[in-house]
Amino acid sequence: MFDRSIKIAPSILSADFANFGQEIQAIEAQGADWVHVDVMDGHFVPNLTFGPPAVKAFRPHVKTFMDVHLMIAPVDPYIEAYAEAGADMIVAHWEAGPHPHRTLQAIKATGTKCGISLNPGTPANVISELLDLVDMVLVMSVNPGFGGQKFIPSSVHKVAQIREMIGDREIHIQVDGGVDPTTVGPLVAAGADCFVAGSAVFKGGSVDTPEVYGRNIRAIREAAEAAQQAA
Ligand SMILES: O=C(CO)[C@H](O)[C@H](O)COP(=O)(O)O
Ligand SMILES: [Fe+2]
Repeated sequence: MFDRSIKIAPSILSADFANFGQEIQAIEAQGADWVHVDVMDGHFVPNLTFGPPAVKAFRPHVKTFMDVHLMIAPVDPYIEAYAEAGADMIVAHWEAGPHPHRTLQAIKATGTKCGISLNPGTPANVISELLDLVDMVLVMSVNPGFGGQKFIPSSVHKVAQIREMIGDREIHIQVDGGVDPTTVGPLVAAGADCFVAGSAVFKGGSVDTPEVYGRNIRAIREAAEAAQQAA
């Protein structure tokens, strides 16, 4: 059955880069629903992160669900490698090339779940012809490339527009960038169900103090669930 419950997906971009295995185990033990992996190429975004071998190394530590956010262009030549590395879901950017439909078909052909992401400057309606192909729409609420940026408030309206476009299709809406207990409520009210949080989950904690991650995850979840009940 389609899971409409609130899902918190910590971004390991904010984890200790010398200790990914333990960091993943810590966030999962402390209540993370998914593990979000940010792949950056130094071209589509001004930062460089994880190639397929790194994702393959994360895989055995992830017991929940690994969503891989590809901020790379071109994206098509690398889809199979990230699927083989063990992604449960691959998300590509609409802005990554002229053929997002082909890109989504290529992701689906690997058998992984598939998502399309929109930058803050990209309007919602560009994905109207793609919705039948996706399991998730990722609304970027910061310009992609770095963790710790300030939430862009117009993302809330975009989430509402996409929820309306989705209708009764079983598609998740994920929001990524600057999500914390103060920004999550309006996003839930607008129709999002999955929340990436990097700095808001990892701040103040470490693998030696994992209870801090637990507190941070609970604070986001409680704010989200309160907004859900109020809706
Ligand atoms: O895709 C991303 C950046 O491009 C990250 O997932 C995002 O920035 C998470 O970090 P934070 O919660 O600190 O904003
Ligand atoms: Fe991300």
